[in-house]
Amino acid sequence: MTNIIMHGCNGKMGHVISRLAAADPDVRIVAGIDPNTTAAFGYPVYPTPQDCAQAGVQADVVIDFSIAKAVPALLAFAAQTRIPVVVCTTGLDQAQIQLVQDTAKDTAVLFSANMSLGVNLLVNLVQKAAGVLTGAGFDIEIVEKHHNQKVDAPSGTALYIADSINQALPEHYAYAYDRSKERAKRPVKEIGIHAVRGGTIVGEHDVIFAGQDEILQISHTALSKDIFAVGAVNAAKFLNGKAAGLYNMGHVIG
Ligand SMILES: NC(=O)c1ccc[n+]([C@@H]2O[C@H](COP(=O)([O-])OP(=O)(O)OC[C@H]3O[C@@H](n4cnc5c(N)ncnc54)[C@H](O)[C@@H]3O)[C@@H](O)[C@H]2O)c1
Ligand SMILES: O=C(O)C1=N[C@H](C(=O)O)CCC1
Repeated sequence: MTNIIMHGCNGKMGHVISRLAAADPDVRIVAGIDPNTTAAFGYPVYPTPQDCAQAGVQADVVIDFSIAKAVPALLAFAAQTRIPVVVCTTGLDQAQIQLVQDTAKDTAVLFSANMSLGVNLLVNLVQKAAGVLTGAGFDIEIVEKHHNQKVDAPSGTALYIADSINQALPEHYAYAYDRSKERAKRPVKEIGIHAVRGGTIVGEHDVIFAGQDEILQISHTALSKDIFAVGAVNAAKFLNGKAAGLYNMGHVIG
C-alpha cells in the first residue's frame, strides 16, 4: 500500500488522480493540500503543507499537480519530513528547478513535465532522430497545443523535449519562442518552440524535422488526462521507500 498526500487536490489533475486512486487497491490518498479546502473525495484537505504536518498526517509519497509558486513550500515540507515527492507541476523557473534538485539530496524526488508513457518514449525517438537529421541539415521545430485554462507557455513537455534533444547533440541549439521581432533567416542551431491554446485540447506535441525536400514529424496526442494520472500514481508507487535522489519517468518505465 502506498499512502499519498495529493498536493493541488482540487485542481483538474488532483480530481483525476483522486478518482483513479479510489479504484486502485494499492494506493490510498490520506490527505490533500489545496487553498480550496473542499473535501470532495472523503480525505481531509489542508490549505498548506504546514497545516498538513501539524495535523500529523503520515504518508509514503506526495504527488504534486499545483502551480509553480506553490512548489517551494512543498519541497521544504518534503525535505523536512523526508517524504518522497512526485513533482508534476510545470512552469517552474530556474530557482525553483534548483530547489527541486537541492531537495533530492534530502529525500527522493521524481520530477517530470510529462507523466505519460507515450511522451517519454517520444523523447527517446526524437533524440535518435535529432542525432541523425541535424547532421544532414534538418531544422527542428516543436509545436504544442493545450486547453485554454493552461497558465504556462510553452508547455513543460515542449521544454523537456527541447532539453532532451540538446542533451543528444554535440552542440547547443538555442530556443526561439517568437520570431516576430527579427527580420532574419532562421539560424541553423535553433529549436523553434510554439504554443497554441484553445478549448479543451488535452495536450499535443509535434516535433518537426524539416530538411531538403523531406519532413519527419514525431507526434504525441493525449486523449485524456488519465494518462498523466496513471503515470503519476505509478511514479508514487515506484518512489515509496526509495533513497534520496533525483528520479525521472525513465526510472519508472525502465
Ligand atoms: N507532468 C504532467 O504530466 C502534467 C500533466 C498535466 C498537468 N501538469 C501540470 O500540473 C499543474 C496543475 O495542472 P491542473 O490542470 O490540475 O491545474 P488546475 O489549475 O486545475 O489545478 C491547480 C490546483 O492547485 C491548487 N493550488 C493553488 N495554489 C496552491 C498552493 N499554494 N498549494 C497547493 N495547491 C495549490 C489550485 O487551487 C488548484 O486546485 C500545471 O502546472 C500543469 O501544467 C503536468
Ligand atoms: O494540461 C496541462 O497543463 C499539461 N501540462 C503539462 C505540460 O506543460 O507539458 C503536460 C501536458 C498537460
